[in-house]
Amino acid sequence: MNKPKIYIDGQAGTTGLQILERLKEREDLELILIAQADRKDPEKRKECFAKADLAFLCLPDQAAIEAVSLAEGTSTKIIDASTAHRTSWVYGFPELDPDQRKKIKEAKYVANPGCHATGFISIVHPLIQANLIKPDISIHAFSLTGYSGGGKSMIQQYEGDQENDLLKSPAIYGLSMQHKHIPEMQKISGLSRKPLFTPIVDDYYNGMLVSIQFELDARQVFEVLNKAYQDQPLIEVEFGNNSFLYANAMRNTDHLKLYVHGNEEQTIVCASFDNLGKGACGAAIQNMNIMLGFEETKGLR
Ligand SMILES: NC(=O)C1=CN([C@@H]2O[C@H](COP(=O)(O)OP(=O)(O)OC[C@H]3O[C@@H](n4cnc5c(N)ncnc54)[C@H](OP(=O)(O)O)[C@@H]3O)[C@@H](O)[C@H]2O)C=CC1
Ligand SMILES: CC(=O)N[C@@H](CCC(=O)OP(=O)(O)O)C(=O)O
Repeated sequence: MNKPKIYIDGQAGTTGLQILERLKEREDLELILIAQADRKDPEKRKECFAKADLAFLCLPDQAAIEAVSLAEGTSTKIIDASTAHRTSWVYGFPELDPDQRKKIKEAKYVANPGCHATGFISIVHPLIQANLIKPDISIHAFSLTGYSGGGKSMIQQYEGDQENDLLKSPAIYGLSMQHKHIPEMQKISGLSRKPLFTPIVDDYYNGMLVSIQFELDARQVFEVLNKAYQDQPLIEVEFGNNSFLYANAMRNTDHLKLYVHGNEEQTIVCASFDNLGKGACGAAIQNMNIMLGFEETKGLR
């Protein structure tokens, strides 16, 4: 049987490089490599797209939109890691609904979820589906992330400027209240109201913790989430009694762990995972496996 041919547009970037390194270990795929000097040459990239059965876009939003036009007229399937198509293409979160895997399998175009959005949706969507919260609820989420979430430029900033004490403390951003993940958080979760969202970046490489508080019975929240994910190989739910949750606890894995803490009146739910794992590369490989008919968790860790 011919091995599926895979092209990664943006293979020198943070997300693209990690997908490339991980797929190099797979003997059931053939990788299409592009010379470093040609990586922004539209003609060379077009040739790569034409040869590929499936391509990953690991590019800034505008470049991802342009890349789709380079692949036009081909039968190449595309997984876009950028924000550009997340509210228009099939959403690449297989655990979302019972029919989401089928949608991903049959799609030509799949949008890989945003990292913060992955944690947010994994908590809010099942609670709305179970009618535990209403779609018009006002939700405030905050999310801690490592600096690799900001790609090459942020990595350079944190690793290049060791003298800057400000970078050694957590920083709130998204202060315009228009973080780029808010539209997908709202649409995919099924909220009629825009959520409030506070992202926080800190001085560590990878790992994240998305947290949301509710005035609900913690046991009831746990039961709903546990039921929603009981058959999902990459998502676990725990009723916790931890004193601390560390934002990099799930680094270098492709799993997502939901912790429910609280009492009869108040609940905090935290989604712990790797921004580059289930938040990006791991999810992208999971989607690729589904789209190409491989075992879903092949090559995941
Ligand atoms: N980092 C993360 O945790 C996550 C990132 N994402 C998304 O994945 C995408 C890639 O992010 P990330 O890997 O972090 O970003 P990086 O900045 O690390 O990498 C982007 C890559 O795209 C290349 N590039 C930029 N413009 C073009 C162009 N016009 N044509 C071809 N190549 C181009 C860059 O080239 P050059 O080498 O010259 O800089 C770079 O290699 C983004 O949309 C990001 O939002 C999604 C989830 C998580
Ligand atoms: C630290 C940092 O800047 N993180 C990025 C998110 C990275 C990511 O997942 O965003 P996309 O998938 O949408 O590209 C941010 O908050 O904008």
